[in-house]
Amino acid sequence: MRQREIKTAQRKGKGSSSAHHVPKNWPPEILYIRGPVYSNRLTSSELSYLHPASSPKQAASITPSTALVKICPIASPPTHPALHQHGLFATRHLPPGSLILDYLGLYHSQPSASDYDLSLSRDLGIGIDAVAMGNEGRFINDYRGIRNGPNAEFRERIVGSERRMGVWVLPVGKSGKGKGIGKGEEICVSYGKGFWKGRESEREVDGIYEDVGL
Ligand SMILES: C[S@@+](CC[C@H](N)C(=O)[O-])C[C@H]1O[C@@H](n2cnc3c(N)ncnc32)[C@H](O)[C@@H]1O
Repeated sequence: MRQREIKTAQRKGKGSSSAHHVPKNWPPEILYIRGPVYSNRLTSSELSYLHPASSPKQAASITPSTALVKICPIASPPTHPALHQHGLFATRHLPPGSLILDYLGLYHSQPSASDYDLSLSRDLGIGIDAVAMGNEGRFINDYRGIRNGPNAEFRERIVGSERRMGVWVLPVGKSGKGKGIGKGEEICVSYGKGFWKGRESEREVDGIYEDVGL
């Protein structure tokens, strides 16, 4: 099923190809996409939720630029919980409350155990899974073990008639204390306690107790 969706995304020009620029350190086995890809199993009511009627007030006038971020392998400090994986870093100072990029992937409503599946609607069970296709957003780590608190957050936005999940710098007043994200700083969100609790119980069922790095 996912293979067919990847092929469809490639045909529609949303996927990577040698003619398109793919960011540095992008894994070759993952499809790089520039817009949402919709699972062909989504129902018409789920699709209507994902395409709300646009209104001039709602329509986002800001287009994020992927030049704001870079994907980096994590080689230090040795205590970094995602050591030897990748993370997403700011290439310049990002002001408080500003949009960084959208989290892209496959919009779906199937159960998923993917580590790259971000919930868009809990009520409808719709998620954005970036395990097989996505953009730089899939490299954003959870702040735990990296810094005292998150410096970014996921927040929905409407782009034209598309419902998307934006990644925003924490605004003034939240735990970022209004400073924004400095050049070279790792961009971290909170995945929520549920993400880590879920993984904890999976390991207990397997009878395996690993390090924090999953
Ligand atoms: C959405 S991915 C983030 C990108 C990932 N580091 C990579 O290189 O593909 C989520 C996975 O990253 C790792 N991760 C992210 N934040 C972490 C943290 N604070 N502590 C431990 N592992 C983390 C876990 O393996 C998690 O399942």
